[in-house]
Amino acid sequence: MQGIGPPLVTPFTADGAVDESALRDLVGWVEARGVDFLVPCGSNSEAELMTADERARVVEVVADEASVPVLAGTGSPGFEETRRATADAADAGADAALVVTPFYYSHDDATLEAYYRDLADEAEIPIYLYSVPAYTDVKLSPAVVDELATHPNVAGMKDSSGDVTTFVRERRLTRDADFDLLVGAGGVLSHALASGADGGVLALANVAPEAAAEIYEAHVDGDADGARELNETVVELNHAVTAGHGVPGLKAAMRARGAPAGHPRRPFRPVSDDARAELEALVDAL
Ligand SMILES: O=C(O)C(=O)C[C@H](O)C(=O)O
Repeated sequence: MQGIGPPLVTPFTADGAVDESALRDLVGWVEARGVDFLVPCGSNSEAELMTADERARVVEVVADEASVPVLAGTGSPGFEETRRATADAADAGADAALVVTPFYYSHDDATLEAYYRDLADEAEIPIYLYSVPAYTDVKLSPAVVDELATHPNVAGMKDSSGDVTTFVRERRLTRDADFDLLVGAGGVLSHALASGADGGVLALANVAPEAAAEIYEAHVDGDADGARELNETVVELNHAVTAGHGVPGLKAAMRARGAPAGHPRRPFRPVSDDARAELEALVDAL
């Protein structure tokens, strides 16, 4: 997985059902705007608010509709649920599985390494590690990443810590492995690319896929200053749709662009009128 991949939002109807028609339309909407791969059931997909059957169906619909590779989110706090979701994703046609660090209970490095090693040993599709401390309170250590990077079925990692130092340490340790290192923080995309990232899984790429793709292309073309300047133009929008207003804000911003984002699912609530006005102004400035 290289380039830009949105953790694709899951459109829900006003009464909270998965809107499969809107999901299919959304695949086309982001693909037409330059994304390189898709990540159904990522964090911004509200995967934790869906049942296992709903997640499997979402992956199936996206894999059926997509014309780019699919990296399906399959992680849960427990090994059995993750094992089953990863098998379901493989059956549904996903190209690889993005597995969030086990959370809820705390685990030491040896336990985290064994968890991923056991999963990678039996998974039918390649595994990507996923470190997102803001949601899980779990930081995957560079030492564990280093141990797992040489496993033949561990294909990469998404680092959503937003910590550039950790990112640089991970890149140094995995540079000689066949290992895709993806950044999960749109505010530092150009910096991560300059530090050796192979791409990004970005909430921002749901609402501004063109901008994220342009940053990546500027990097590929060797225009580091251009990538940095482009990144600065979307840093406030990125903040607003992540730390600022979360998934409800992301979907409101997407709707402001005419994207079939649908509604957030409970317990999320729609953004306030003031927040919507703020988001619409940021979208208008794109
Ligand atoms: O939603 C996800 O999954 C992400 O990786 C989002 C990413 O962490 C970001 O903040 O854009």
